[in-house]
Amino acid sequence: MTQQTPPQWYKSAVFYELSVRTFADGNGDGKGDFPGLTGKLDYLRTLGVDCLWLLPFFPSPLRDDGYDVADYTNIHPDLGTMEDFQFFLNQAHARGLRVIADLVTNHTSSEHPWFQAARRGPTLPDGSPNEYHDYYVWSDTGTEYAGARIIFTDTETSNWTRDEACGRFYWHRFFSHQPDLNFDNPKVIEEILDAARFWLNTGLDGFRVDAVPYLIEREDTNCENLSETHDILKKMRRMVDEEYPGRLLLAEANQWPEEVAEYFGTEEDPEFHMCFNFPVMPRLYMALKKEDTSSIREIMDRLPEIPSFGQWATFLRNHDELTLEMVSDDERAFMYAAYSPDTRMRINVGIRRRLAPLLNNERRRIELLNSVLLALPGSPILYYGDEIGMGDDLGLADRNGVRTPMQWNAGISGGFSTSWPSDCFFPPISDPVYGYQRVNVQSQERDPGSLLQWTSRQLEARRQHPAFAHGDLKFVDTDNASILAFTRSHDNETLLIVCNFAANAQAATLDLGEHVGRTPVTLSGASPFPAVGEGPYTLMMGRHEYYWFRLN
Ligand SMILES: OC[C@H]1O[C@H](O[C@H]2O[C@H](CO)[C@@H](O)[C@H](O)[C@H]2O)[C@H](O)[C@@H](O)[C@@H]1O
Ligand SMILES: [Ca+2]
Repeated sequence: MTQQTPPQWYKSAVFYELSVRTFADGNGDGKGDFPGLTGKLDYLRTLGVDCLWLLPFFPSPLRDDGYDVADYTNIHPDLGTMEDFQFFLNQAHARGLRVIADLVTNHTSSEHPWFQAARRGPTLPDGSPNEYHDYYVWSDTGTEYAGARIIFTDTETSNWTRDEACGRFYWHRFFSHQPDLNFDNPKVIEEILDAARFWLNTGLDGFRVDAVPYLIEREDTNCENLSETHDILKKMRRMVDEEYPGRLLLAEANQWPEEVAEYFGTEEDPEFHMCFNFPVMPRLYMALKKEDTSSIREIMDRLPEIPSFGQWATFLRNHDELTLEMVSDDERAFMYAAYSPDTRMRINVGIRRRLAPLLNNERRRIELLNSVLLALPGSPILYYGDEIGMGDDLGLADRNGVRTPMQWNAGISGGFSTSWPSDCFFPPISDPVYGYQRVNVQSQERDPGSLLQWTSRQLEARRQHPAFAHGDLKFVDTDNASILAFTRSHDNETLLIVCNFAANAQAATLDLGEHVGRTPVTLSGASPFPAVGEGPYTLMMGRHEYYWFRLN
């Protein structure tokens, strides 16, 4: 498939993030698997997404939902075999769907054979050097790199843990069972590049590369975004461009605009094709609660120019908490108060809830944020289940409450598995509001007014208008901070997007001086609005209403 593929396919793609383990169970053991996922490819095609992002599916003790990798070049036995994976990938490609996977570069599981070998110390009993010891970052005192923050603040008190077998401390930016790899060791870089090659050889379309800012540590720094880290990532990009042209690298760098933009590299020395736009995400929610969109505009204006091959990845929710790392202390306090009334909803530096519950299960709010997500510059990434308005389970530990089984129908275990709910990997949600009996794919497929069908129609509208994927962004001045208005222009087309973030009807005047004489026509229904004249353009908008116009 990648042979005939336009090299920048990712710029017009809509992505869909899912966990094989909780999407569909093909053999009835209560755990999702590749055969189950293969059976759902037609659903995904009909929904209208273009590329699947699979959460880690490798052998793992699953103490961090698979981000603790114990073998980079195999499939977790619960999820199927390599043959199942290859069949799935071929079937996805046959339907025009691309597939990317997580590449967890920064660390391994402590159960990885490399770490088990490393624990034997720098020297083996026969006096020879233990090459695996140097695969990880060690210290005799555990006092180095004191400038590095702790990321999993709820569970970890230090980035160093003493290994009793070895008698030395090892470095970890995440859980203590996730020792950081030593990227100052060229062998480690080669191991990770070889793991990437292994999957790219299957025809995989690329990677979402996990936790990229933390590869290298240096004294007297915060050990994030170091130039040596960028050098390694550029090497990865060169390997991909030379050996697998057309495949994608997407960076997970949860950083401020100036730092995250560095992960694109330059035209001459490229790094990632795509980077998540972490800074804009919490501001979409904040704008909704404050009924003030100025922070969205400010942060978008703060994004540096990116190279011509680059594309942002936008998202509302993912498998982690709604991270509040990229906001000020005051904004974080506001977000916690606004969106996590129950302290069980808080974890680390964020909020562990799904999209629908965050938005009070209000359809107009859900549509509004999705309409902004699909219209802002970047390729949108939908999180599985959000297209039907799934809820979360606060009773599950860590971030697992937002990782419950996909709800396919009202049958046993929501159609996820033929197993009894209590035998499923996580129990399917069954409460009266968000339970599978009420919220499921099958019923929404039969309901033309459902969120599922609305989402599918929006994706189709987006596909029909390349300005969404490729257009320049220009904010339109308004006299009402609740109204976010912007244009996206590409070739001969200009789209005008207007969104009311207030919970009441609003009037706004827009400065459309650049477009005098043109007529806004709605994309859905093709209704013409009054032509733009010389003076301000007045619009009345219902609560949480949005318009997608084409300026004719
Ligand atoms: O592999 C460790 C973790 O890596 C990713 O973490 C990211 O999520 C954190 C919040 O859960 C975030 O604060 C951090 O900046 C990110 O790197 C991955 O998405 C996690 O699931 C994983 O635990
Ligand atoms: Ca199974």
